[in-house]
Amino acid sequence: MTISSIVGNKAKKLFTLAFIRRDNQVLLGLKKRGFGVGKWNGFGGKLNPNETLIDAAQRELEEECGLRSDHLAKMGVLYFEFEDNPVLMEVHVFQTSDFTGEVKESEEMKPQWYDLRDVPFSRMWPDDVFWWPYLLEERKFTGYFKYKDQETIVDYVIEETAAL
Ligand SMILES: Nc1nc2c([nH]c(=O)n2[C@H]2C[C@H](O)[C@@H](COP(=O)(O)OP(=O)(O)OP(=O)(O)O)O2)c(=O)[nH]1
Repeated sequence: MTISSIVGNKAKKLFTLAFIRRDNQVLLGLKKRGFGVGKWNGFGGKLNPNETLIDAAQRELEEECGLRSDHLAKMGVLYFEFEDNPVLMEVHVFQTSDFTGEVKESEEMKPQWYDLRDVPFSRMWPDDVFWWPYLLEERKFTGYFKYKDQETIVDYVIEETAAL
């Protein structure tokens, strides 16, 4: 099954997710509240009304870790389906090493630089280990993950994508 045939006609809600790279490191944030609390992740969230994806990605990045970037590159799209929710999450993943500002802890996230060899997958969403290799190699990807609960993936598909 292709991802577009799985997700095509289902209702979706948009989210952003941005990763900041520096040399052989990535900036992750420990989520301090809400959905995904206690997990390390990139920075992002829901779109505000009338906001574009890129505007939301920039705003959430600055709100959550204090950094700004006009150079977020779209790397992937992830679809998450939870068994008890008819609305899929559609998460647009961005990455850059071109940023300004100082890293700052926020109410939502505690940021920390990680060496790329020490990315803490056991304390991240369980799907991340499947698509991080694409992100690291700068290969664009689309992913679909069906979750039974927040720790259990029951089905998934990943496709390398030429254009997003
Ligand atoms: N790496 C990864 N990120 C995920 C997964 N699922 C998921 O929602 N995310 C990301 C997408 C968003 O960046 C973030 C969820 O958004 P959020 O609930 O924090 O949104 P928000 O900042 O607008 O929240 P709030 O202010 O209303 O509390 O988590 C996943 O499985 N893996």
